[in-house]
Amino acid sequence: MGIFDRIADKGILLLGCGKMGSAMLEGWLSKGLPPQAIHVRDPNPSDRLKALAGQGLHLNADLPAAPAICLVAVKPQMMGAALPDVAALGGGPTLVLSIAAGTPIARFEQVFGAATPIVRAMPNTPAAIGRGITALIGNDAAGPAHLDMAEAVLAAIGETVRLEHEDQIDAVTGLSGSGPAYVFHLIECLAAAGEAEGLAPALAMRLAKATVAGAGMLAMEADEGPAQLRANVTSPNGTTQAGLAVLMDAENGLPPLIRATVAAAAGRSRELKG
Ligand SMILES: NC(=O)C1=CN([C@@H]2O[C@H](COP(=O)(O)OP(=O)(O)OC[C@H]3O[C@@H](n4cnc5c(N)ncnc54)[C@H](O)[C@@H]3O)[C@@H](O)[C@H]2O)C=CC1
Ligand SMILES: O=C(O)[C@@H]1CCC=N1
Repeated sequence: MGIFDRIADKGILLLGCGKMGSAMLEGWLSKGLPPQAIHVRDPNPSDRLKALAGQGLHLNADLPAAPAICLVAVKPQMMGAALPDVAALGGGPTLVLSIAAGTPIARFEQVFGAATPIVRAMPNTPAAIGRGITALIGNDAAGPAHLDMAEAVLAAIGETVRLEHEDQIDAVTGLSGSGPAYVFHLIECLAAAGEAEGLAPALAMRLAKATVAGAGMLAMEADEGPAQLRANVTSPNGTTQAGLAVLMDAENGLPPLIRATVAAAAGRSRELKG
């Protein structure tokens, strides 16, 4: 029996179905998981969730006895209110899988017990189009089969990567968890700069989006690394060289700015541990 068949058989409980929860839910449905196997708890269900409830999804219903997975996708600040509702799943076969920023495995062990298999993961919002990347790490009770199961449900929204230490997840959060926001801001900045150089807003935005998307796809697909791809754009004494002299300035350019950006986000992830 495949992992998704087992999940279909035992069911999966999604605690919190906002931006990330709904991206995962759509990923599972597209992989063929039937709505009947999915239990969702969320005090503010979307119209889409209500429609799925009409097709058999269990919405704010009784706690399933022993689902294969309880996926925690509420905000870290909501954990205290949300976890008591599902604490009864601890100590059984259910794998607790959290995508919450900052909230450590130890917090879940307090609620569910240290014998409960727990996996902590950090996805990102390109999950909404199946192009996310999620890093994951398990507790001592999470064996290879639990990690495989966590990876299978997370693979429905993109790539997965396993970590060796839980501490790494703060850096992951600062880089890829929050990273899409940095790239979206880069698009905004490029478009604004194009406007400042005289382009109409719609044209500047179209050029900025296509440039970031195209460069991202090229970086993923090319055999050459980003440094060589950058060199390929840069003609000696040409336009790119003039631009990069500003962008790559060691004191005032992008390197120290990105370093400080990722450090601030990773630092906030460490703070959220409380
Ligand atoms: N948005 C992002 O880029 C990423 C978010 N995360 C993490 O994912 C988690 C969810 O984030 P988002 O989806 O962005 O937040 P969101 O605010 O879109 O969704 C949270 C959902 O939880 C529901 N909720 C509130 N109290 C609840 C309760 N007691 N029981 C059940 N559901 C409850 C809300 O109604 C809402 O639908 C957070 O812990 C966040 O740290 C992780 C990676 C990326
Ligand atoms: O901003 C946050 O706290 C969440 C975690 C990573 C992305 N969004």
